[in-house]
Order: sequence, then structure tokens, then C-alpha cells
Amino acid sequence: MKGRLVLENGQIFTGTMIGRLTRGFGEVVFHTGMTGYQEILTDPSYAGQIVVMTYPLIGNYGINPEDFESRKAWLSGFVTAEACDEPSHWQSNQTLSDYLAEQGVVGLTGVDTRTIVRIIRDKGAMKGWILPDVENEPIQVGQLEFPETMKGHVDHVTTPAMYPASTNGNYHVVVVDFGVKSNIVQSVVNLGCKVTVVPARTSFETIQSLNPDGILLSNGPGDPMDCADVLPTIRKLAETYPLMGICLGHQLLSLAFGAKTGKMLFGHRGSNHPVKELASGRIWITSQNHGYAVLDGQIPDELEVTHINVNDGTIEGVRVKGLPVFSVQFHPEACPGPRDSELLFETFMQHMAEREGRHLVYAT
Ligand SMILES: NC(=O)CC[C@H](N)C(=O)O
Repeated sequence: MKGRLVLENGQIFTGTMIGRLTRGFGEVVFHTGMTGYQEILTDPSYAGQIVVMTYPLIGNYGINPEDFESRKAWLSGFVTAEACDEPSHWQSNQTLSDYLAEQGVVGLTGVDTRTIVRIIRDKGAMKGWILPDVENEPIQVGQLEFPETMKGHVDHVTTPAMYPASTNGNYHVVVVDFGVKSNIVQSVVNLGCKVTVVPARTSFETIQSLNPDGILLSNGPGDPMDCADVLPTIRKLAETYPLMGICLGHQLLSLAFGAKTGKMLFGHRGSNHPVKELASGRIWITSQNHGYAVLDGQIPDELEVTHINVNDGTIEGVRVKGLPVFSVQFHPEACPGPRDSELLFETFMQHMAEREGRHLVYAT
């Protein structure tokens, strides 16, 4: 079945529908990863978005039971130049299209993705619809509605109730779930931590009653200012415990200490974004997925910028001066990779150990 991607600016792209043959609406963004589509499909940060893959062949290693980042696909649509229907990988048990269909997500393939990327790079991320072609009826762009896409997603994707992700370990980490990728949880479990995942709007008192050694603020979808109500809690957590923030968690920590965030023209979504660690001058290649950023030039005295993006100079990490509290805009859990910045989880462990006056001891 033929289908179309209709951009808010009136431009229309024709392709073949895959996955669920339905309508999809969202913010149209592009991702430059050659691999990692399974992680993209199941990363809750993409809720409300239609993701266009710039790499021309997607789906060639299929879908496997190991690489999910959450229990389902959250995004509104998925667009490729070519979607492979005959995957080859020893772990694969499903095609991309079958997975999308099972998850109720619409896909469009055979699309001129290069042109879409050029439009988005030029004009910025914009809203769009994927629509099935009904008997070649012309699409009346003027009659389509393009409502707000970046609000309300965190409440949708966060865990409805607190749960233990690992019940023993030397340190107890509470992960505040704004839409957490499972490999963020896994990264602290792998370091031997006891981990409890709590809903996004859990109070300071409830978290305190869990007696944590450290707090991890997760990634998540939408505009960080949509979570403005949690900023006082985050500030209190940061003033009480060692804390690490990732992506949305980084934006929320920065906001809690008085920084400002803003929407980027087209964001960073890919697996090879170079980031400079300012203290060492080292460059890390990182996985990224964000459309907002902490604004430069308005950093309050309490914060220090620790990392910047090499391509465009945007802020990629901050720390709170005098506290064992830091956050990064990129993804140190590195799924699907690269693993350059994984050591940040060990820094977080070190902070928890120092708070206890202990030497860092990994559980065996
Ligand atoms: N991966 C994330 O946590 C994304 C953060 C935020 N939703 C953004 O787009 O900037």
C-alpha cells in the first residue's frame, strides 16, 4: 500500500507503507545511525516523534529479543529509504516491518530521506503526518491539524509504580524514570548496585524513605520544561545525594540549578557525535538523541560546564560545584554504542563510595 509523509510546511513524500497500516502523527526528526534501529524504536525518548533514518538500508539484521530498550515501541512513525525484509542475523526472530505491525507503529519506506533531512536541517524539526493513500485521493494539507507534539509524554512512558530492578548490591541507586532506557538501569546493575526505579513524579520524601546512596535521573521524551514541577525535588535530591543525570535528566538537573533550556533547530540524533571533556581535552564519540539543549551564556554560578559538542559547541555536560552531582546530554550507557563514555557510571559509583567514606568496592 502506498502512503505519504506530509510535512507541516506542505511538502509531501510518497513511499510504501510498512508496519501497521494506519495514520501516524509526530515531530519529524532524523537519525544518522547506521545501526541501532531496534534501540531507537524502543527508547521512550522518541515518544511523539516520527524518526527518519538517514542510513539508506535499515532492518538488515532484523529484530532480536536482546536489544529492546523498553517493553514496547513508543515512537509515532518510522521512515526509511529501504526497509530490509530478509534480515540476516543469528539472533533475529522478526523483520522490522513485522515488529512495527505488532507494536502498532506505522512505517514508510522507499522514501527520499535525503531530501527530508535537507529540509529539516534547513527549516528545523517540524510536525508531520504519515497517511495511507486512500484510492489516490489527493491529500488536503490545509485540512490536516498539526497539534503540539512535545508535551505530556513523560507521564505516559514513566513506570506507573516503583519496582526493584536489582535487589542486592553495595550501593542503592534510585533511578527516577522519565522514560528510562533499560541499558541505563543495566549499567548500574552491572556495577553491582541495588537499583530501585521510581515514577517521574515521586516526592523527595518517598525517595528518601528508600534510603538511597545515589540518584540517577533518566532520559525521557519531550520538552524538559514540561517537567518544571519536578525541579524543586531534583534540586533537593542533588543537595542530599550523589546524583547523575542523563539526557532529559541532564536538562532537568541544569534547570533545577537555574540554567535555561531551548529547542535546537534539528537536534542531535546519531551514534557518532564527538564530545570534548573540557578537563582533559579528550574527545569521546557518543550516542545522542535530543532536540533540546542547555543554553550557553546563561549558566548560573553554581554550575560548571564539563563537556561540549565538538561539531556545534553546544553544552553536553555540567557539574554542580562542590557537590558529587553531574549530568551529561549524551548516552554513556552506549546502546547501541559507542562505549567511550561508559566510565561516567564509575565516576558516579566513586561519588557514592566517597559519601560513605568507603573505598569503591564492586560487588562480585
Ligand atoms: N533522550 C532524551 O532524554 C531526550 C531529552 C529531550 N526529550 C530532548 O529531546 O532533548
